[in-house]
Amino acid sequence: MEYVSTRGSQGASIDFEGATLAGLASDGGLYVPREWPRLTGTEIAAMRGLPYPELAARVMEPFVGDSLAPDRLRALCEEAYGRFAHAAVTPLVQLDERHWLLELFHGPTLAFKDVALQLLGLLFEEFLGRNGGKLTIVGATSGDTGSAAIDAVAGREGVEIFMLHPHGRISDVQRRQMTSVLAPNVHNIAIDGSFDDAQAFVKRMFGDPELTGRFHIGAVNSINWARLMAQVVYYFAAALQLGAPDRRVAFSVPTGNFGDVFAGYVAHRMGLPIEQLIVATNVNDILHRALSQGDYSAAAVTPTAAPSMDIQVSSNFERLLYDAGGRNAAALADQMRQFEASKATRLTNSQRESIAALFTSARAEPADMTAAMRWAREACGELIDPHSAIALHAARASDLSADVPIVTLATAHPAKFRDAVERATGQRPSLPARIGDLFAREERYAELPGDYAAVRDFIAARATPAR
Ligand SMILES: Cc1ncc(COP(=O)(O)O)c(C=O)c1O
Ligand SMILES: N[C@@H](CCOP(=O)(O)O)C(=O)O
Repeated sequence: MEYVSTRGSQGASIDFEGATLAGLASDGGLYVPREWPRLTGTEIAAMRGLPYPELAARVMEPFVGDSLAPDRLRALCEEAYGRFAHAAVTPLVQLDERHWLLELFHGPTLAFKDVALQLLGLLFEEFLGRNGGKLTIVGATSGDTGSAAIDAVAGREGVEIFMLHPHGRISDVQRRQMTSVLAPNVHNIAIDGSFDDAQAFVKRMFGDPELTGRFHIGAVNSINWARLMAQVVYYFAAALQLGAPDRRVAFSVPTGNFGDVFAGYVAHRMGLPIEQLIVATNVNDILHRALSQGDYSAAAVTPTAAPSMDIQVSSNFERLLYDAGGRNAAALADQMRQFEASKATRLTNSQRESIAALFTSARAEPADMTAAMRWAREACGELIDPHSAIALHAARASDLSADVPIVTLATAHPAKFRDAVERATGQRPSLPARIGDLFAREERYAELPGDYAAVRDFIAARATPAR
């Protein structure tokens, strides 16, 4: 499989191993497969009932291509998903006649990020083992990617990680899950700013010769294609259980950086019969405005009880705009330059039409989120986290025909957001045993101003040169 950059006017391509280790393309674009692999209905039907690691290997094989032998990919999937606390890895729970919850939080750090990052940690080790050298990972987190990435690479040979989070804007559990990992290859940085600021710094580092000249910079955010690839699998897992490919299924996805829902789009492009993808946002609703009105313009970020979705500049939307615009890299590069300069652009009519064929969107107010948490608790006996509640609200507000099952992606364990869950439901979720002592652990992190040079210099002074 060949990968091209969304902004790559020369059409140069690299393979899966290259895309995984590069993270972001040098022209600032994101890597996408040159074409979407297609599965037939018979091939999809043959995946019914497979154990999750086997399903994962089958779905990902076309994307991995020659970079890994099929048996090796299977072995890595076994290892990655063997660390999950549920035998089904991503179990599907029925809420009522038409609503289902896809629980994506049974991994080591209790959020959906583990599904991809447990595998990505192993892929880094595999590929670096072939080539030697050191990978310096730079990442930005609004709370969940950070701990999942740190768990996946802490103590691993050949990799070090610098993770930026917005100071004071993530939950205490989220922060401690990162800052209490004291392995020498882990560096946490709290910056004075928003997640968007942190993500902009990270993207800038990939084009900064002060760093790229000395270090091999890598990515764990969903700008890295391998992250999305691994997330495609659970759309297949859920839809197959509900009758795919003979029955169409809809998904409601709590959305921030557009990675999770883009993985659903990839599943659809591969041939999984998805009726609709519902993009659910909180009041930081740039994606809702873009999808409903064509207005992709960033406003100031409002802190909410769903902090992981307090995002305005949504990395993976670029991948969708690229595909929806007919894969015209030069036009997309202009559109993204305009957005980067003015924080605003409009979708073209053809982008809007193409996107509307599969996607819809909804914005949840704080009261909607609370009501959804209460309904899940009182009507279905399920405690859900604020992010999942936003998507459940959108699912329940959907006007889809009643015979289409709607799967809400439950992206985080309620214990990560205990205060918000308790405020909404009166019940305080307890920390799972594996992090039961979290509040007794020592924390370590640096505090830096929201200044690119300060962050870059901090990293340059501590990172290990590529060779
Ligand atoms: C718990 C949770 N839900 C939803 C999201 C949004 O997912 P995405 O950024 O892939 O749109 C995030 C952050 O990414 C998250 O941490
Ligand atoms: N919500 C995320 C933000 C980063 O998203 P990513 O999927 O691009 O890594 C977080 O929890 O950090």
